[in-house]
Amino acid sequence: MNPDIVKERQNASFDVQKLTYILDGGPEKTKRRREISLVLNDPDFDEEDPNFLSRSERYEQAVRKSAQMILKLREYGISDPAEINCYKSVVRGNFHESLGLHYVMFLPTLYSQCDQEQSKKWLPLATSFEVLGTYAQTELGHTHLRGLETTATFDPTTQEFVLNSPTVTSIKWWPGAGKTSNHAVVLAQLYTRGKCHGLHAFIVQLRHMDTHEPLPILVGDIGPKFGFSEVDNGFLKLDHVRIPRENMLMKHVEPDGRYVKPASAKLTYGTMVFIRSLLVGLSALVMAKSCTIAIRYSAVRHQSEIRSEPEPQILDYQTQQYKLFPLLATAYAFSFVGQYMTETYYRISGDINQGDLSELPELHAVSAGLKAFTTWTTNTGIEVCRMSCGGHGYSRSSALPDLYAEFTPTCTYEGENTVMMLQTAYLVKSYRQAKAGEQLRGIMSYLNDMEQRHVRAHPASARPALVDINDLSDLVESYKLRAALVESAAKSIQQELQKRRSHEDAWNNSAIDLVKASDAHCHYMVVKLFTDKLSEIGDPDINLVLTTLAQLYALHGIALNSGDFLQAGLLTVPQMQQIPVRIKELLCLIRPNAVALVDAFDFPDKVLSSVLGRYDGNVYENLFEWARRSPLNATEVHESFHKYLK
Ligand SMILES: CCCCCCCCCCCCCCCCCCCCC/C=C/C(=O)SCCNC(=O)CCNC(=O)[C@H](O)C(C)(C)COP(=O)(O)OP(=O)(O)OC[C@H]1O[C@@H](n2cnc3c(N)ncnc32)[C@H](O)[C@@H]1OP(=O)(O)O
Ligand SMILES: Cc1cc2nc3c(=O)[nH]c(=O)nc-3n(C[C@H](O)[C@H](O)[C@H](O)COP(=O)(O)OP(=O)(O)OC[C@H]3O[C@@H](n4cnc5c(N)ncnc54)[C@H](O)[C@@H]3O)c2cc1C
Repeated sequence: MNPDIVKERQNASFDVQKLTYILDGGPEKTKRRREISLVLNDPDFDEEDPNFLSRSERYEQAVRKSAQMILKLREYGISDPAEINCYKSVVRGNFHESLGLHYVMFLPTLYSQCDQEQSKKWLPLATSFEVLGTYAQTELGHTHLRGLETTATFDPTTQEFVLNSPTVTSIKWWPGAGKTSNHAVVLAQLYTRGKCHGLHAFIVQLRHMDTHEPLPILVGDIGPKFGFSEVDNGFLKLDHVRIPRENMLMKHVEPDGRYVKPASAKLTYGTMVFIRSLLVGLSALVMAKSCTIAIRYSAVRHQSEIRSEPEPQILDYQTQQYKLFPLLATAYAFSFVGQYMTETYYRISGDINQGDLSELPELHAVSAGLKAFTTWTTNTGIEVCRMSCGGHGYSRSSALPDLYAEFTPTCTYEGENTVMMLQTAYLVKSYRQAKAGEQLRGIMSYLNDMEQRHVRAHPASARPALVDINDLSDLVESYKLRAALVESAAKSIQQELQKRRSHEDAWNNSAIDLVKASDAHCHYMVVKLFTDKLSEIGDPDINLVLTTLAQLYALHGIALNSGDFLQAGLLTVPQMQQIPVRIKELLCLIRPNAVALVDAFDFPDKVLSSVLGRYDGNVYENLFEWARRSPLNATEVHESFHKYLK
């Protein structure tokens, strides 16, 4: 064990194990997660570091691993979805799996959109993996749902739908598992009796069940990408492909071609809402991994000098702490927000299943906004962590390049982040409702008293100082008032309308304000949820260290967005000047606990797959060991010497 890291652990002021229990949701859950993690010792999962493999080899290794996972899950009798998720995230490490889409999109779509008869037919096939599925929605030319071109036209004479991609732009593009899957949920515009009824989901067989040869359908892999090398993101061109009427999910078309309207057309989009909700937790996980790597490495890396003494640990540099500790605070904040998002998703989708759709718009708005907010922050955060590790962060051995490459598309998939932030229509609507005197419920209820507060652009000097920067509840309040930026967005729309612009143009001309408002709303939610969580934590040592992190998270956010807080008159200039001073104090308070705080995330070394983030801190000897395994070192003299240099 590296002596620096041993010392760090001795300095901790709290019980690491107890904090792990809080993150997991209780000691029993930690125990079970650790039991499941023992799968890492299974030799059947021994594999080559994907960084040393070609794309095709990586895909093959991933398919083998996916198949192994299925067999092992059966062998160990793991069937609870949360446990399956835990098991898979351990085995996957920092990479995706080739059957990922089957689990996260195909199966959930079947579960939520099959009627009884369809469930009877498709669920046994899909859960036994005879049917391997993908989710084919995006097209080469469009992602916007109303713009999708693939059609499904009902033919009452044969009781079939005819699926067609009439143009190049309508070719389905991106769905994972282009080579792996034999079925797809295809999203297409439904036509019956000559009328378009919008987007609906259809089950389409793509490949022969025994030979895996494509049916008369053009299907394949779209080629190498920035990351996602384990995943065969695919293309799919359908040329008048016929499927039985029964393959339409939720069966909206009667045998005579009559269309039966669903309770809400938006139920078809449910799988996206599900994944967006999950991505909030994934952001927490990846932020936590990145911080673990960068902070452990910073504790063992010595460089340069502060005084004329032996080189200090780089974690002692104030600038290093300023890079990493706000991200550590973010990892904790997002962990609690992830828990909230999961609970909210299951609560509201439970109501939806019972026929109560009243909270569907809120679920959509919250999951879209938090997905965008947390993935954007994490995406930037991973890169800060990588840079904070200097040159060694650039090596794939650090895992940080892989974490970035695998995570960054979360900002794009399941709804591009700007587009998701623009789903703030809901916020503006809520604001208008509140202004009209309606009492809002839930997370939007803070808009109820906006009108009384009159939070607008005021000269700071004209307003009383509302905020004690050392008081978390005051900080939450100020974030809440800043979220009144939605008022500026609503006003901008109003002004545009007064210029006789159409509603659509008014909306587009106010889009920057809308995205800002959405960002402010999400930021408020995160600060509030983090602070709320503290009241549940009884252990005084843990409460203290998490309160310090929550204060840092809140103050750092204010420092980054000082213009908003000053403009709204929520803080005065002298208070603003106090914030960097307080942030520096908080960095000093967090410093002795930094390693313990990342230890509490409890990532096994094999899951982190990072030489820099090793628990034992023995970085240098293992960097050397890793480099020696590089395929270029397989021979002492590379064949290129003989071919070209000699
Ligand atoms: C230490 C920490 C521990 C933490 C542990 C936690 C661990 C958790 C780990 C979990 C791991 C899970 C891993 C998951 C990741 C796996 C990898 C996944 C692989 C990638 C797969 C990617 C798939 C895809 O990308 S599929 C394609 C996705 N496509 C999109 O998202 C398209 C985006 N566009 C849209 O959604 C729409 O076009 C939209 C919303 C922009 C516009 O909708 P519209 O209907 O076309 O038009 P509009 O008129 O604007 O809207 C009408 C109306 O409807 C409302 N609306 C829209 N959508 C919805 C909805 N979904 N639900 C409800 N309502 C909706 C909209 O607001 C409008 O409302 P009104 O204004 O009131 O009319
Ligand atoms: C790794 C990966 C895996 C994927 N897996 C799947 C899958 O399994 N199944 C599937 O169906 N799809 C999948 N996708 C596709 C993904 O869902 C889309 O890429 C995503 O929805 C974004 O759409 P787009 O690529 O068309 O971007 P575009 O929408 O073209 O975005 C380009 C730019 O235009 C801007 N823009 C677009 N519309 C607006 C607007 N209304 N207002 C303001 N700005 C706008 C965006 O902000 C962005 O800056 C995957 C994508 C990736 C990268």
